[in-house]
Amino acid sequence: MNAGQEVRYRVRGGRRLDGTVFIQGAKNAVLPMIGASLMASEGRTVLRNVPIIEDVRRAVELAQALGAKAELHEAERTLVIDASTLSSPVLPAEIAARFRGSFLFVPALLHRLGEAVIEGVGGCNLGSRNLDFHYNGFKRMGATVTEQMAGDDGVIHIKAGDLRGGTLYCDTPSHTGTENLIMAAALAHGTTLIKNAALEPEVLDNIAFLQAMGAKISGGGTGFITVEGVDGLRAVEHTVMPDRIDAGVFVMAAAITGGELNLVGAALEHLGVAGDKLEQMGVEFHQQGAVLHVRRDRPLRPINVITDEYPGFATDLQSPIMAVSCFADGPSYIYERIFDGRFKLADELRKMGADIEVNGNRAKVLGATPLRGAEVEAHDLRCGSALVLAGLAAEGETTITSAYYLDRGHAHTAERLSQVGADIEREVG
Ligand SMILES: CC(=O)N[C@H]1[C@@H](OP(=O)(O)OP(=O)(O)OC[C@H]2O[C@@H](n3ccc(=O)[nH]c3=O)[C@H](O)[C@@H]2O)O[C@H](CO)[C@@H](O)[C@@H]1O
Ligand SMILES: C=C(OP(=O)(O)O)C(=O)O
Repeated sequence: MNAGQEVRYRVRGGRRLDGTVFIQGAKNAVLPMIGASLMASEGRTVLRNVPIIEDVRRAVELAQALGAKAELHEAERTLVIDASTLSSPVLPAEIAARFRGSFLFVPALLHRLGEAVIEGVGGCNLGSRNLDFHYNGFKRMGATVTEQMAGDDGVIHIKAGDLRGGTLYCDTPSHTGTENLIMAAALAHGTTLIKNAALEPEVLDNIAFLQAMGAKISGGGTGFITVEGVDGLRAVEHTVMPDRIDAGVFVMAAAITGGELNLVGAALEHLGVAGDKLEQMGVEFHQQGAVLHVRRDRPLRPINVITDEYPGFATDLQSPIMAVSCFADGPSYIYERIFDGRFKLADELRKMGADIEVNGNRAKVLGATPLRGAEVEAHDLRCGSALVLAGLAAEGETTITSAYYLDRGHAHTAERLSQVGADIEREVG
């Protein structure tokens, strides 16, 4: 998918979804694993259950730009990486600025090449998204961080020297911040303690991957992580955990259409508070081993949502639940605590007839309003998935533009939804 190509989804609403959906591997688990695999100076890493999403394609391009050999076998959902040839410390803007996960390549560059040059970091534009916890942590481990201007853009140089362990912290439990500090500590001299570490399941999956590589990490899931530095890490094989946000969106697809779905690979416990809130709205869950059965056949009740770090209500499911709330019988209240720029969705839903009041980081959604199809724009990835959900339940045709964002994080969206009865297609160009 080339930069500049327009991606659109067309959805004709009103169909009840019924059937089986395969939940993809987790975007936010595979991206740090690709970064971690670059720390192995010999051998070939094999990652399985890799989601075939645009962020993974960008990560593969970025690994190749750094000199690694990376082959994505899309049909097999398998990625093979040989990082023995890693040679460039430069994260070039034209690739790195297209996804947030690019910053997860920094620890490998510091350990393998002694420096990282960051021309750009991307990801969804969700308001302020600082990286100070990462930079401060690298500095406390002995790195120097400097910024130079190149035209209008700043280029960040991080020089590692010999990284050494120490006591680090995140002011808030940052997801990628925790992953980057763990990776920086894994090959540093001595022991590192990371306080206020993130608890997300993807962070734990990444710890399991690093442990298999030979890293000495304890305390995952407690908020206090200890890492004893080792001399080297080996290339291993690992199966990426299922994507809880992808699962949450398909739960909501069943909820918004009054449907019934079997979600293969989804785990209710990974949804945290989002699962409880959806139950309160009227969704029924039955975890049947590794398949989550979900159904909604009663009117949707309104809901209060406060986003929080795991196991709180995931900010990445906040936009999707705003779309579902439009169909609930009464006012729903949403308080977004993690990102300050996630309510552009409200303007798009209003184009479809939604009644939403926004006040700073709080929104009131007055349901139930019948939505009608319109041309709407995906301002970010989760705005895109929310608009697909709205389109599934709206009357008439919804066209979602700028849908590259949706493809950043969800694989085969149109195919998977069509297989369970949705009327949806993807167009490029
Ligand atoms: C690739 C990846 O895994 N992306 C996920 C990750 O993003 P990401 O890791 O970028 O999100 P963080 O957990 O770091 O951000 C949480 C909050 O901390 C703030 N902050 C973070 C780092 C920092 O150095 N300084 C700082 O102030 C951010 O501005 C934000 O308000 O977690 C988010 C929150 O669950 C998810 O929405 C993203 O899908
Ligand atoms: C914000 C998101 O991702 P990223 O951090 O990769 O931009 C997201 O997945 O919604």
